[in-house]
Amino acid sequence: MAIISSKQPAADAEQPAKQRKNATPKPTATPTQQAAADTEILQADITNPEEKIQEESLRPSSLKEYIGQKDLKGVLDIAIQAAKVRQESLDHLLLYGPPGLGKTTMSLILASEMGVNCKITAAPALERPRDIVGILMALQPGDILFIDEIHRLPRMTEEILYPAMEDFRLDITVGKGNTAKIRSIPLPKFTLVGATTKVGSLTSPLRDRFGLVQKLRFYEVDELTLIVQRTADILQTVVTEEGAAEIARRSRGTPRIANRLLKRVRDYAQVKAHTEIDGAIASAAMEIYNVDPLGLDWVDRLLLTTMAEQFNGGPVGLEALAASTGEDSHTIEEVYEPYLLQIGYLHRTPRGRVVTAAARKHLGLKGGNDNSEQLSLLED
Ligand SMILES: Nc1ncnc2c1ncn2[C@@H]1O[C@H](COP(=O)(O)OP(=O)(O)OP(=O)(O)O)[C@@H](O)[C@H]1O
Repeated sequence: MAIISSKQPAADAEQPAKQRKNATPKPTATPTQQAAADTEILQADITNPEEKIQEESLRPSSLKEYIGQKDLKGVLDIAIQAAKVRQESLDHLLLYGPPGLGKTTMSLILASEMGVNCKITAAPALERPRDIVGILMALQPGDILFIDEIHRLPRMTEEILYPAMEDFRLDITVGKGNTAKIRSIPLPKFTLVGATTKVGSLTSPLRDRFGLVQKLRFYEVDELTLIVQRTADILQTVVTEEGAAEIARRSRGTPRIANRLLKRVRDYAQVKAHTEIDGAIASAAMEIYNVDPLGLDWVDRLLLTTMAEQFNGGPVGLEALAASTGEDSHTIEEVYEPYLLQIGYLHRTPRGRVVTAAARKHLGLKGGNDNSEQLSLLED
C-alpha cells in the first residue's frame, strides 16, 4: 500500500460546474499551539514535524492490531469482506469524533486491508477547486481518499465532490458566459473517507453521500493501557502494567495523548536513571508536566475556574469564555470541551456552558451557581 500525503494544491484544472460565493473560512492558529510544553502534551494537533514522523511509526497497521472501537471495527470488517467478495471499492465512509482517536489510522488500515493506496489530505489544503480536481484525476481504481477536517471544505470544493462521490464523475465548466458548457470526465471508483470533529457542521448533501457514518468513542482505561504497552514495546521502553495504567488514566480517553505522555514519562525516567516505568515514576513525571490524575492540564483548569469564578458557574457562551481565557474558541470546542463533557465536568445548555458540582469539587472550588443539574436537563 502506498501512502500519498497531499497537503499542496494539485495540477491546474478548469473551473468547476457550480460556484458559490461564501467559502468556509480558514481555521486560525490557536494560541495553545504556541504555548508551553506541558500544554503541548494534551494538544491533539501535531505541529512538530519530527513528532509527526514518529507518530506514523506508532500506527497499528491492521484491524487486528487496532485496539478498542469494537463496534466500529465490527462494521468495517463486514464492509471490507463484502467489498472484497464483490470486488468493489468500499462505500464512502464518514468518521467523526474528537481529535487523536484514530481516524487517520483507521483510514490507512482500510487501505491496507483492501490492498489499495491511501491519499491523505485535509480541507484547508483544498482551498481552490483545482486542488481537489487534481487529486481526483490522479486517483487509481479502488483508491482511498482521506480528507481530514472535512467540515471545513469550501463550498465550491464540496460541490465538485457531489458527482464525484455519487457517480464517479467530474463536472467541469468549459468557456464563459452564454457559451459555457459542462464537460463530464469519468473517474475511477474510489472511496472517500472523511474525518471530522464536528459532524453537525457538515452540510446534509455531503453527509448524505456517505454510505457509512461512524463515531469514534473515547477509549476505556484498559484499552489505553494496552495502547501504552504496545507503544512502549515499539519504543523499546520497559513499562510495568501499573505504569501503563497510570499513563492511561491521565490520557483523556485518547491514544495520541497516551503516546505523548508515555514519551514524556520516558524522558523523565531516563533523566532520573530509572530502567523501567512503574506507577510511581509515571505519576511523579506527570506532576512535573502539570497533568493531574484525571488528565486535566492547566488549560482545562483555567476554563473551569474561569466559568466558576468569573461567570458564577454559567451559563456562559463559547465566545465569552474564549475572550476571558485567551483561548481560541475552536480549540475550546473541539479539543478541550469533549472530554470535559464526557467526564461530567461541563454541561452544554441552549443558554451556554455550565460548570458542574463535580468539577468544582475536583478543583476545590466553593460556592457559585449550582444549577448545573437543572440546566443539564436542557442540554443541547
Ligand atoms: N486504536 C488504536 N490502537 C493503537 N494506537 C492508536 C489507535 N488509535 C490511534 N492510535 C495512535 O494514536 C495516534 C493518533 O491517531 P490518528 O492520527 O489516527 O488520530 P485522528 O483521529 O486521525 O486524529 P486527528 O483528527 O487529530 O487527525 C496514532 O499515531 C496511533 O499510533
